[in-house]
Amino acid sequence: MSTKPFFVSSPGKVILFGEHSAVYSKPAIAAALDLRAYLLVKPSEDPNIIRLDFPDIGLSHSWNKNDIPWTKIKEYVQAKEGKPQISEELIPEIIDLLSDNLNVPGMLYSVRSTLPIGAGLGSSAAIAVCLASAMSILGGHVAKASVDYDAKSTSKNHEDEEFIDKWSLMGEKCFHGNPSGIDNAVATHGGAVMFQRMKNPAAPSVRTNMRNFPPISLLLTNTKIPRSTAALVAGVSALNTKYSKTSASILDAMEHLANEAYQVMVKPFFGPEETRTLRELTEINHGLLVALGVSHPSLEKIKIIGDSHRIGATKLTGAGGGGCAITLLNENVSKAELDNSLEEFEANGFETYRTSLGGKGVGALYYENVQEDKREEVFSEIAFTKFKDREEIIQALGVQNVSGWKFW
Ligand SMILES: Nc1ncnc2c1ncn2[C@@H]1O[C@H](COP(=O)(O)OP(=O)(O)O)[C@@H](O)[C@H]1O
Ligand SMILES: C[C@@](O)(CCOP(=O)(O)O)CC(=O)O
Ligand SMILES: [Mg+2]
Repeated sequence: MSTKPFFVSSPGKVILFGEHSAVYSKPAIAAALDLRAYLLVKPSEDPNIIRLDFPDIGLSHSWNKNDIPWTKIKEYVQAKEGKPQISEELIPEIIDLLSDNLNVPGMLYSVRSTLPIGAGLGSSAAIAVCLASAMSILGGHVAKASVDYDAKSTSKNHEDEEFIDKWSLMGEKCFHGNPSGIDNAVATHGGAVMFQRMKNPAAPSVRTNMRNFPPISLLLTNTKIPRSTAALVAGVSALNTKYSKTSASILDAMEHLANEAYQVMVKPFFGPEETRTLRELTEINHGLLVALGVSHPSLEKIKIIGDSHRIGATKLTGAGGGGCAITLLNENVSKAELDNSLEEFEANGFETYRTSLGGKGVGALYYENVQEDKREEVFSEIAFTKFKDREEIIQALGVQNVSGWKFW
C-alpha cells in the first residue's frame, strides 16, 4: 500500500465496428485513443477524510471515514488470497470496493480528462479504469507497474491488468447498467482488440489482440451534442423487446460485418482493396445503427458533409445520439476536398480531432519515479485541478511527454 501521491491514467477508445451489438454478445472491434483520463491520488490533510474532486464535471464530495459502517460492509466482502473477488451483482462489489479503504488513511481522488465527456469515446471507462487501478494499488492487489512507455508489450503483467479490467467493468456498470465491457477492456489493455462478451454472464469475455492493426487514416468529428450512454443502451433494449425478430436480424448483420472487417484487418497485406472493403463495411454499420435508432440529425449532418465532399466513409461511434462520428478517409482524398469538409464541420459548430489509434493502456506515475526537485509541482493538487485545457494537461502529465510513467 502506498501513501505517497501517485497518478494513474487510461485511454479512451474508438469503436470501429460493433457498438450496441457488443452488448448482445456480438463481436466488436475497437482501438485505444491518444486522449486519456488522469487520476491523482494523494493523502488527505485530515486522515479521516475521503474526498472526490472531479472538476471536469463540477463534482466535489467528501466523506468522514468514521461515518461509514465498515464493519457491517465487511460482512459482505468476499476475498481470495487477500484480493477482493468480482461477482455478477453490482451492489456488493461497490461495497467491497469501498471497504478497500478500511486500511488506508483518508485520500483525495482528483480526476481530469483530455477526453470529451459523453461523446462516444469511452470517457466513462477511462475514469472507471483509473479508479479501479488506483484502488488496486492502494489495496496492494497488483504489483508495481514497471514497464516503460517504449518497452515491448511482451513483458506485460497480464494478471494485474485482468484484475483492473474486471473491476473497472463494475465502474462501467455504475455508469450505464449493462456495458459490454469493450470500453474498459481497451482502456485497460490499450492497443486494438476484437472483443466478444459471452452470453453466459459468468463466463469471461473473449479478447483477441490485433497486433498488426492496419494504419487506418481516421478523422474524428464531435457533434458536441451531449447524450448519455445509459439512455441509448436502454433505447436499444426497448426496441429489442418490441421488435425482437427485426432487431435480432439487425444485430446478426452487425455480427457478420464485424467478422468480415476482422478478416480484412488481420490480413498480412493491407492495401487499397482492403481499405475499400473497410469503408464499405463502415457505411453498412452506420446504416444498421440508424436502424437501431441511435443516430442523431447532427451525426447525419457530419455524414452528409463528408459524403458530399467524398472524403471517405462515415459512421457514428460509441453509443450515438450525438457525440462523435468517425470517417475512414479515402486514400486519394485531395487536400482541397478535406479542407472544404473541415471548414463546413467548423461552421456547424463541430470539432474535429486528428488522432492516432492503438496506444498504451492503463499506466501509473509513482512519486519516486519523478525527479526529486519536480515532485512538488507534478503532484500538486492545485496545479492539477487548474489546468485550463487538454493541451495543458498533456504537456504537464501526458504519458508520451513525461518520463517516469510505468505500465503493467
Ligand atoms: N473527466 C471526468 N470527470 C468526472 N466524471 C467523468 C469524466 N469523464 C467521464 N465521466 C463520467 O462518465 C459519464 C459519461 O459517460 P458515458 O455516458 O458513458 O459517455 P462516454 O463514455 O462516451 O464519454 C459522465 O456523465 C461522468 O459520470
Ligand atoms: C453502446 C456501447 O457499445 C458503447 C458505448 O460507448 P460510449 O460510452 O458511448 O463511449 C455500449 C457498450 O458496449 O457497453
Ligand atoms: Mg461510456
